[in-house]
This record gives sequence, C-alpha cells and structure tokens, in this order.
Amino acid sequence: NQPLPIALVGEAILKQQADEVRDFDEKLSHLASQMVASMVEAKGVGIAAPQVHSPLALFIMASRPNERYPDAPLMDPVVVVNPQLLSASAELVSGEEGCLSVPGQRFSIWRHQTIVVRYQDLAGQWQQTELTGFIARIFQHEFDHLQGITLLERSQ
Ligand SMILES: O=C(O)C[C@@H](Cc1ccccc1)C(=O)SCC(=O)c1ccccc1
Ligand SMILES: [Zn+2]
Repeated sequence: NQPLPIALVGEAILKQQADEVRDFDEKLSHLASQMVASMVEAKGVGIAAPQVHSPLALFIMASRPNERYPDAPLMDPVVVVNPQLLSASAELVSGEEGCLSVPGQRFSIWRHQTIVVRYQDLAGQWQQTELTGFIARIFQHEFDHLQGITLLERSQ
C-alpha cells in the first residue's frame, strides 16, 4: 500500500470534527491499511484519518518501545473506528509527544493516566477496554485529532 501524503498543521482538515463511519466495507479496510503504511513509513506510533486527508472517525494506534518510552508495550497496529471516551482518571501524567503533522517538534503534554474507551473494529464489532500509560497517551492524541485538536492546542 502506497503511503499517503500527511496533512500539516494549518490545513483545514486538521481543524474539523471527523464524521462517523457507517460503512464497514472494503474501502474502509483499504484506507486502514494505507494509514498503517503511512504511519510505518513516517515512523509513528499512531495516525488519524484526517492526517491523511480523510474526514472519517478512524485512527491507528501501534505502541512500540522507543527511547522516550522504553517500557512501552510492543503491539500490532489496532484499527479504532468511531471511538468514545467513557471515563478518564483524575490522575494526569506529563509526557513528551510528537505529531506527524508538526514534523520535527516535541511537546510536553498532560494526559489522563488511565481511560476506559469504546470503539468499533473493522468488522463493526464494538470493543470496550481500559488503557493506561503510553497506549492511553496515543489513544488520547489520536482521539484529539478526530475532534480537530492538535497538541499545539494542548502544549504546556
Ligand atoms: O501525529 C500522530 O498522531 C502520530 C504521533 C502519535 C503520538 C506520538 C507520541 C505520543 C502520543 C501519540 C507520532 O507517532 S509522532 C512520532 C514520535 O514523535 C514519537 C514516537 C514514539 C514516541 C514518542 C514520539
Ligand atoms: Zn498527531
């Protein structure tokens, strides 16, 4: 799958509220695999559909150990469709983040340590799970993208 061009901060697509996904068809699966290819090529740990100019409520998260988070779990890419944040811990934790739409910059961002989330998979099946630590951070970063929020609006 050919990687897709990545939108840079300032482009309108990154400021919009993403649209609910209704058709769980092969077009959706193809977009998801193109997003994975784009994320891997850009060396990211996540990517949201608006970042590849698609206004859909869809993102990929793929934690892996890295210099900043050496104990981050290694996980296969997870496709998250129509995500909902059900609850979030009062405990916040500050950590460094990058954004593929703000290349070459790092930001210190406060995030909830633990969240309970609900989303659909590529088959449209609802999943509900609790996330904590680096994966929770990635989810919150990508979830922001679907609300038209980038880390520039959140940086300390
Ligand atoms: O812009 C994106 O959504 C991708 C972004 C996701 C993300 C990184 C760090 C914390 C939360 C979410 C990236 O993958 S940027 C790549 C990068 O700078 C980085 C990679 C691993 C750890 C820290 C930063
Ligand atoms: Zn980002």
